[in-house]
Amino acid sequence: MNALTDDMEVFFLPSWVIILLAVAVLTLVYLLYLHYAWDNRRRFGLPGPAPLPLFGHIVEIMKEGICGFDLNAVRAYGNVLALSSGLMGNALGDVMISDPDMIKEILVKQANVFVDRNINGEAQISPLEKALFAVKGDYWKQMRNTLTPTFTSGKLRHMQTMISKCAQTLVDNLKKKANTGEKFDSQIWGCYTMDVICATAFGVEVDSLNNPNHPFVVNADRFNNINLGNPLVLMLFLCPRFMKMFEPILPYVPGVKSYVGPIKYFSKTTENLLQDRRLTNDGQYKDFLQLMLNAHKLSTSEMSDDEKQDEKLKKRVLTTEEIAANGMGFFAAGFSTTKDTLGYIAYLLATHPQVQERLVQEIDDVLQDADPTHDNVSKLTYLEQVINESMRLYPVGIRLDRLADQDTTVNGLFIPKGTAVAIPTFAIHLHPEYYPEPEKFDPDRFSPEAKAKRNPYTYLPFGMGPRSCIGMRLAMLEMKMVLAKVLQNLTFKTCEETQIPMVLSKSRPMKPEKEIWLKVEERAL
Ligand code: HEM
Repeated sequence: MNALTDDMEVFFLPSWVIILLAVAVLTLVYLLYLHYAWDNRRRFGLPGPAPLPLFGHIVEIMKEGICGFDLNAVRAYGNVLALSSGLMGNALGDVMISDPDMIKEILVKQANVFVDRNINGEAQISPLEKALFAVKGDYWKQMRNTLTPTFTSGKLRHMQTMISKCAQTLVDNLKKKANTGEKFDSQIWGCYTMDVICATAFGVEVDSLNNPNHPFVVNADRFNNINLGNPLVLMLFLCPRFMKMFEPILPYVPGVKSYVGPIKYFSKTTENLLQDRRLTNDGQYKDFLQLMLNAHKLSTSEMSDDEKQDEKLKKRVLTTEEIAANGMGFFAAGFSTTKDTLGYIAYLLATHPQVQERLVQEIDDVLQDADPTHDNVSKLTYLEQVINESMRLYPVGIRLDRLADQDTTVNGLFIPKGTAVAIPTFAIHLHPEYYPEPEKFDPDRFSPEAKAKRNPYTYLPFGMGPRSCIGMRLAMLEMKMVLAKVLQNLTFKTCEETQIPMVLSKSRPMKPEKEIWLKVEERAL
């Protein structure tokens, strides 16, 4: 009997060890179950890259960058595939769709089902949570209705003088560089874009080229240089819920404070400007802030009693917080997008002198030394082709995304409510089926004849449908006016520091690995 007991003790461990082992086994089983449950390949019956337990595709993304990851995924698994984000819920999207007919269905035909972006509305840093980009459902529809009239051709025509002045400052500066042979990097486009956005959105003249230490310039630069190679920043970027949770301490966290600080700075500045306008409004301003403020005023003092009863009008009111959010939102959505696109266009022109020559010829023929304006730049068709082809190769909005607000079926694929759909713009733009020799810069891909032969849903730099970029016309006007003005005077050239071919960064989405350096030469007139 004793011998038997001794033998059993060899096999039986102390009870605390047994409990620990049981907990470990149960945890493992639970994690395996989660891994199984979270694997969207099984859920949707679609092919896709194998996710890591808990971490989904995060390691591949850190290695290849989001652009590289999307490109490889589409090449390996085709036009409709499943993604799994593990612990991060659906941050990377549940399904990724690059089939043009399905994209049309999602962005346009079923736009009412796919209204929202895949951002958790209440989980973003204040006040951006109330900006058009982030808001959801009916709230978004009403806000978009209110803001759409601020971007009409008529309103933009009012802004052309401000834009022209900013373009002239840039040209004067570039002329000096041409005379001294000084090289410049793409930050110069940031100065122009900054001046335009400050003037058109806030009515503030910054002249960032000559005032590089202006707080607007310093904060914009910080905001524009988010380092997604920093795992903390990447986590906050992919899981905005954590941002909300830790918002009070974020300004003190190294690496993250450079992202949060500028948001706070711009929202405070917008609020202060609004305050001043309310006190001294004499109708002199024609900027977005004023246009939003007018919509705001309409709801209160200028409304008749009947109007005050109208639910629709009441809902169109923008609160001070919403105006501040959208002032900051226009800045966030319109600054680095336009700046980076201009940087890529200048690089492509410098590295393709025959395209630049043809463009200069068009500008000379059509404008005949006239100053670029809202109306005459619309006649520069080759310029539009050059911009379009540049945005095909370097779409700064690398992906579009939508959430399904209800169960639906898209071209035979059942998409349950809550599914996050990712549309990989960058990978679509480099798809050889739509764009043969996709890496080649060829603006003739956007001639009217070539465009007519292509499915329009293979080109998405500004998105598509009711939730597409509200600032598209402003961005195009801003880019056309400055490029026409620069090329009336100067020619872009490469220099020793120009990286050819350009390599894209893996840690900063759609940014060059090395800064783009160029020089300019004055045209012999
Ligand atoms: C070259 C410059 C620009 C590019 C490439 C660009 C690209 C985009 C893209 C891809 C989207 C998402 C569209 C979608 O989901 O279907 C977007 C949305 C948006 N953009 Fe732009 N954008 C640019 C300039 C601007 C400017 C100058 C402004 C404002 C002043 C602006 C304001 C916005 C806003 C507010 C949204 C959100 C619209 C909504 O949710 O209703 N963008 N942009």
